[in-house]
Amino acid sequence: MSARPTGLSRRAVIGGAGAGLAVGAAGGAWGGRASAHAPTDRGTLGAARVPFHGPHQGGIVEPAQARAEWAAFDLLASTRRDGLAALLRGWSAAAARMTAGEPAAEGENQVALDAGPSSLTVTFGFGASLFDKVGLADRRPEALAALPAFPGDALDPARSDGDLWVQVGADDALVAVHALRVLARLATGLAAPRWLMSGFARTPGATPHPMTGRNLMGQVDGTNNPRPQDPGFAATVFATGPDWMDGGSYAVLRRIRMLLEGWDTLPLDKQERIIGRRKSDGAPLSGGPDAVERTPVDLAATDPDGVLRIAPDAHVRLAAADSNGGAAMLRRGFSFHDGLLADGSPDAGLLFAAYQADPARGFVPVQQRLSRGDGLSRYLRHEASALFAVPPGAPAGGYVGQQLLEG
Ligand SMILES: C=CC1=C(C)c2cc3[nH]c(cc4nc(cc5[nH]c(cc1n2)c(C)c5CCC(=O)O)C(CCC(=O)O)=C4C)c(C)c3C=C
Ligand SMILES: [Fe+2]
Repeated sequence: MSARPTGLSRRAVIGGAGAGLAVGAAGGAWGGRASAHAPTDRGTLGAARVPFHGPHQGGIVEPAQARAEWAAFDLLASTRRDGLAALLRGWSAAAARMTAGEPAAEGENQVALDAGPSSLTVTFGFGASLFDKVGLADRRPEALAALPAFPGDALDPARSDGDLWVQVGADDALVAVHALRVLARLATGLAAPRWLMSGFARTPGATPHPMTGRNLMGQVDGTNNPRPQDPGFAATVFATGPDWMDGGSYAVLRRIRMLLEGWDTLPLDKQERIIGRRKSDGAPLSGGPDAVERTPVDLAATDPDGVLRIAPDAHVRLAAADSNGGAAMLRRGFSFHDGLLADGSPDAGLLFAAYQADPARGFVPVQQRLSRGDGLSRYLRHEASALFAVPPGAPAGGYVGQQLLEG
């Protein structure tokens, strides 16, 4: 990877400490990077940099990059707490270098040569199974309690859970895959890969102006995400305890296959009714023809016949915080497209990720409601699941998880 100097800080990349960041988190794959990228400025795209060090890990509030790699690892039986600390120290140092656009190490294989860091982020998470293995069972947070089984789950254990999670995101696929390869090599002798998933989102510059991204069903997805300027954003997304998780978050991951062949044959009005928003621009159906994407959702709105404009089983009704005792989360998913299943249908869908201060006040109640009555569920299969504690960011010279392992 080139050591291209860049003057772009996290502030520049995401368009301003306050307002820009807010647009970014709310704007799906595009977000506030618009202020740093002219749509056709490929050089700027590659040069954009997200610092590794800070109060929170990267890859949570930043807009979803064009390419993501998720990998879970299990510790080898021989790895003790000092081995885990060495792994996290090595991972953090390599991630800091790569996110700055520097070669990961001597003997770099140069896969990502010529590109800048391309908004590379690396995020590390700890699964519930990690703590017993390194003698830290008494420091496992209550928020890491196993997720309940949900009606309709069809989970594959081989593609679920894991001791450690690595999320890599970048706006260049070579940069992302290379970074994951570097991290996987550093795990040799300490941890073994358990599963790997690749995802994608819209490439910055692909649309004529910044827009919320779309998923593989064609819907505008990400509109009603919490935004950093919203009151209570930090309380929704970031944990305050235990001590070593102060400033961290909990990531719920679900590999959700879409039954696209059935979905694609549904008439447009049925597709829109199932979500509760217009497909063309994401405007809520409660708002009438003049509504736009950001028009607030009115769950009580009725048509002249007294029929609810947003159907009783519409996805946005059942997922809304108001329908779930205030439960909320920051969604930051990626599409996947992994070839064909045995019956010829696409193995495609959403790598769903939700970040929250506590899954019991975020994902769990919402998914409990969705799995029992959501019209969209008929077109989805939840095939893999994981929950990881994502510790706070590391200070310069430190490593992610240091407070847990050395505190
Ligand atoms: C348990 C949490 C959720 C799962 C699982 C989930 C899956 C899922 N969602 C879509 C498409 C859309 N979701 C939208 C909104 C939305 N979804 C959730 C939660 C889960 N979704 C929430 C909390 C919300 C916001 C609700 C609100 O307050 O209005 C939308 C609308 C646009 C938006 O706001 O993002 C779409 C479209 C798919 C395709 C999917 C599984 C594959
Ligand atoms: Fe949703």
